[in-house]
Amino acid sequence: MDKVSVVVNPNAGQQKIKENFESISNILSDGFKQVAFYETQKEGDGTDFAQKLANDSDLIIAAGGDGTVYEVLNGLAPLKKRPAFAIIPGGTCNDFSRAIGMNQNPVKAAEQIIQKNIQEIDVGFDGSQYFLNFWGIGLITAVSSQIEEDVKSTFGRLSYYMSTLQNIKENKSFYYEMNDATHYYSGKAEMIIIANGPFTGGVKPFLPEVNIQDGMLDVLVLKETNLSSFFSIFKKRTGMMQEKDENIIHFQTPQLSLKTSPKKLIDCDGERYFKTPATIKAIPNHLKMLAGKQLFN
Ligand SMILES: Nc1ncnc2c1ncn2[C@@H]1O[C@H](COP(=O)(O)OP(=O)(O)OP(=O)(O)O)[C@@H](O)[C@H]1O
Repeated sequence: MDKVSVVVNPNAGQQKIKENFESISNILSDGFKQVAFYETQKEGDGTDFAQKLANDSDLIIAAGGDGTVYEVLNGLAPLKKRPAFAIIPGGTCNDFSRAIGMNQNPVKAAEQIIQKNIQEIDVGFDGSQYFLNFWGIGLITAVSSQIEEDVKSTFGRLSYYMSTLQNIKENKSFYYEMNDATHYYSGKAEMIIIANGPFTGGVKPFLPEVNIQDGMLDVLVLKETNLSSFFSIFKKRTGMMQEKDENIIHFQTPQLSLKTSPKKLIDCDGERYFKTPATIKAIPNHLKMLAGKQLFN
C-alpha cells in the first residue's frame, strides 16, 4: 500500500483537521510512500475526488465528518476496482469512524491508519446510494433534519439527544409494507431503521449488537416512538425484556423491499437526498477498510 489520497473537508466540525494538518500529514508520510491531499470546496466534491483518484490510489482517506465519509463512500462503492478506505474523523458525530474503532482525535486516528489493520466490511445499498452505518425513515429523519448547524457546533452530540426528545412528542406515523424472502410485514410505524453498522446519531441507542461483517442488515420497526418504546429497546439490550414487545419488530435479512404511504424522506448515514420506496441490501465484504480495532470476525 504505497499511494494514498486524502480527501479533506477543511470546514468539517470546527476545522479540527485543518488545525492539525501538519501533524496528520507528517504521520501519514511516515507510514506511506506517497501521500497527496485534496480539499473539498462544496457538496459533491468528495464523490468526484474519490472517483477520479480511485484508479491511481491504493488507499483513499476521507478526512471530515459523516457527510464527507458518505460522499467518498458513494464515489468508491460503485467502482469495479476499489482502493482501501479509511477515515480521519473531523466532524461532529463521526458515526462510522466510531464503529470501526477510530480514535476521535484526528492525529491519533492518523496514527491508527498507518498500522494498516485491514478489515473487510459490508456496505449497504438502496438502489441509489450506499451506506456504511444506517438507513432510516420516520423519527430518525426528523431528528437529524432538525439539528441546525449553529446548534450542532455549540452542543455537538447533545443536540441529537435534545432533538430526539422533542421529536418523540411531534412524530407522525406512516403506513409501510416490507418483505424479504421470508418475512412480510405491513402496518403503521413511526420509525424504521435498517442498520449495517452499530452507530446512529453519534450515540448507540439502537442495535449495538449489529455486525458489519455478517452480510446481514438489522431491521428495526418502531410502531410508536414514545418514551416507553425507547425503554423497551433499553430492556432488550440489557436482556431484561422477557416477553415479546408488540411495539417493536426486529429481524435480520440480507435484502428487503420497503414502500410507505406517504413517501418518506430517507436518512442514509445522516444524509437526506432520496425518498421511499427502496430495496435495501447488504453487499458482503465490499470494502477493505483500515480500522482502529479488530472488528467481529
Ligand atoms: N469546503 C467546504 N465548505 C463547506 N462545505 C463543504 C466543503 N466541502 C464539503 N462540504 C460539504 O459539507 C458537508 C458536511 O461536511 P462533513 O459532514 O464533513 O462535516 P460536519 O457536518 O461538520 O460533520 P458531521 O456530519 O459529522 O456532523 C459535506 O456533506 C459536503 O457536501
